[in-house]
Amino acid sequence: MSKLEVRNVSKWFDNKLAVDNMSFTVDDDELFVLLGPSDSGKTTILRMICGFEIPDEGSILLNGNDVTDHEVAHRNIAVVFQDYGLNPTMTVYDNIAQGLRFRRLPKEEVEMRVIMVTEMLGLKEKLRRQPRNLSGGELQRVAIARVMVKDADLYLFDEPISQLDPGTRRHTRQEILMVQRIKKKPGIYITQDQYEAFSMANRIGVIANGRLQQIGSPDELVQTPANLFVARFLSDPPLNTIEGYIQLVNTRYHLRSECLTISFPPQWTSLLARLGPQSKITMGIRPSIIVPEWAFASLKSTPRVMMRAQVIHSGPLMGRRTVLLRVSQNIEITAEFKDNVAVRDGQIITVAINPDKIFFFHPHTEELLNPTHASVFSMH
Ligand SMILES: Nc1ncnc2c1ncn2[C@@H]1O[C@H](COP(=O)(O)OP(=O)(O)OP(=O)(O)O)[C@@H](O)[C@H]1O
Repeated sequence: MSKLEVRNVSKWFDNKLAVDNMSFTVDDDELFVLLGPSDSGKTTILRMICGFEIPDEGSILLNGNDVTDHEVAHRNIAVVFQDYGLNPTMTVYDNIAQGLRFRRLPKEEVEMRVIMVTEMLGLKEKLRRQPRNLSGGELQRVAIARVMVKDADLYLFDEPISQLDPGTRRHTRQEILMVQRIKKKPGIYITQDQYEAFSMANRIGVIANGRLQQIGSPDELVQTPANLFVARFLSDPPLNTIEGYIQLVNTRYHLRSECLTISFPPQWTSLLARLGPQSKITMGIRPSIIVPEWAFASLKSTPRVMMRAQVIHSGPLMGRRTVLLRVSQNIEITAEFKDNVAVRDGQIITVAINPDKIFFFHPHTEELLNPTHASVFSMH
């Protein structure tokens, strides 16, 4: 059994807090994806797990042993780096075998392992070549083979396929998953690409500004993002954000914005009362929850708020249609209609949104305010 535990780890570079009190665990057989934009601290946390950097605070445990201060060579960890990390003067075979020879494994075992892993990764014909005679995809597979040939306690992948073309990426992703399944050890995979994260992980940790914003399954992150950053980062086309102000009319709370008004059911009352009337709330509206008038039948009896909108521009997107809509003098939003019904620029349409699917964010912390029960508007 192998397990990685990262406990309250922080790291400063000069005055910059690159990793801020980060904690997570990765179990045997699990590929945990760290997903975040550039400069968010992903590589720094990985370098601390490997031993290339020492945390200023917190600890790192591998199989229950505290390895926080251990040298790189004393942690049995295998890493695939973004820049391949191959020796240009060695053949593919020697690059892959190097780590095993370093561990003084018998020659026959080295050969057997190299053959096995290169067969799996489709590299058997390239063993005598040097790295300069390989394509980007092949180089990346050699880097993966070099790591997979080892029996490590933990496997780390630092944006391993970011430099490959989309077709090769898909293929290489499958190979990494296949070998990870065979190894049955914990793995961490770093990426900036949410589609890559979603296609590989059971659990994803979203990271920004050195902080873990949320850990969850792809579904949890999409359905219940912890805050505005996560909702924005995972929305494609981009999340629409509209600001509104809380109003109390008789005993009922409403959120009024320039283009729509939401009347909240009683489940929201205590929360909105705490924030107070006139507090600003940001609404997050994913383009896919905006339904055009010709598809209202699909809403059946779900609750809805309606808006009049003018089509500014529309374009097809793989069987769907993205449409830029003006919904008030100052507000434009993007909708993604599931069907491909043609709309004209300038056309006036009515659209509906199920308020249960709107995200409401705290005015200061930007955390999600929605009650845990996803459908309070429908219950009302
Ligand atoms: N050795 C270092 N010295 C000074 N600052 C550093 C060092 N390593 C990282 N940083 C800073 O720490 C922050 C986090 O960097 P890190 O490389 O961990 O981000 P990242 O999320 O991996 O980014 P990318 O996806 O672009 O590789 C950045 O602002 C970076 O400039």
